Amino acid sequence: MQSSGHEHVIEVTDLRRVYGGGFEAVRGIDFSVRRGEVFALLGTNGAGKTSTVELLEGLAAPAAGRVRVLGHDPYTERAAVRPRTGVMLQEGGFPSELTVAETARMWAGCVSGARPPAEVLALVGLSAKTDTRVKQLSGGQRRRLDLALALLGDPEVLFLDEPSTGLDAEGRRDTWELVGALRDQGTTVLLTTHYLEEAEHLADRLAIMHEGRIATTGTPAEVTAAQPSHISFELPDGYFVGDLPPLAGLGVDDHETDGRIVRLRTRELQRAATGLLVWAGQAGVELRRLDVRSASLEEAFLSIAKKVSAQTAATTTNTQKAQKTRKTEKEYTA
Ligand SMILES: Nc1ncnc2c1ncn2[C@@H]1O[C@H](COP(=O)(O)OP(=O)(O)OP(=O)(O)O)[C@@H](O)[C@H]1O
Repeated sequence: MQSSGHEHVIEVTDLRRVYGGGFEAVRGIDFSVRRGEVFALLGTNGAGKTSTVELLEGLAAPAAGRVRVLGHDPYTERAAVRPRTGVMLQEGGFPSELTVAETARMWAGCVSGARPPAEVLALVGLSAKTDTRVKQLSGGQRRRLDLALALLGDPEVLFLDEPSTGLDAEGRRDTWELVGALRDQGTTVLLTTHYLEEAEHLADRLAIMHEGRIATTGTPAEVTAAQPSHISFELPDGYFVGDLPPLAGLGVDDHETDGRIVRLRTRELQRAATGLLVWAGQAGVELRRLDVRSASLEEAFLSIAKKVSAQTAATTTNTQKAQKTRKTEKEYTA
């Protein structure tokens, strides 16, 4: 492993996880995370994010493939990895009768070189709740406590499984700020999330998982680059779509109308928007309800989910056809 800023703190190669009943939840994935990066694992429900993160945390052994965290196997070399990592699980599961301060103190007792509990509680905005019993915390406050405990050991690598699920908008913003500050201090963060804007906001790089595989990976900009941008507006009174400048000439891929509303999809947003605005200016008309939107991660996500569902549907239809053919052959030969 290199010791430069490009050192790979997490390395995953052809990783597979198979559960007891033989179900393969992780089906051969590869990715790496550099020191100081925030890497987001996104995916549909049941895509295999938690199953993957648990392998990185050393909570289970892979069925096949290789995981290295800080150069070690997190499962067989747990003692070397665990003190340098912080883990925020989806379900903290703390004794509900203890107060926040007692929970943090108890946890600090299990962490070598722990930071003062009051310090991490302040970081996550729980200073006012130190004497509150865990069972009296709201869902969002519990997530904050989970995060505080993950920070007690001042980890080099932080695993956050859906860190802002259950948080209100302010709590989510606070968590983003905290994760951003940790990244600035050099902490490597791997997080799973269902909030695409969270990944867009926080992640240096990300991977979108679907059915145990990585469907796409890259920086948020790279992942969205392949997606079209959108422009919509209301046609000026007395004008029709045919009165607009030739759309293909503006780099518009396709368009649809909904009453007077026109929606355009383009991979050349600036050219299309400029062409339309110049036309409107010259015609002396206003493009009411004008909305110009660049491609978002949400679109990339939805298009992957849609593509894979279409493939699944096609496979199912082919299988059904094959079964029907086999049945017909059987009937014929019988
Ligand atoms: N202990 C288990 N035994 C058998 N199958 C499991 C087990 N845990 C998870 N699975 C299955 O593995 C697949 C991946 O689950 P996982 O929890 O990793 O997905 P996820 O991407 O984290 O989903 P979500 O976003 O819904 O939390 C799912 O189909 C799930 O039903």
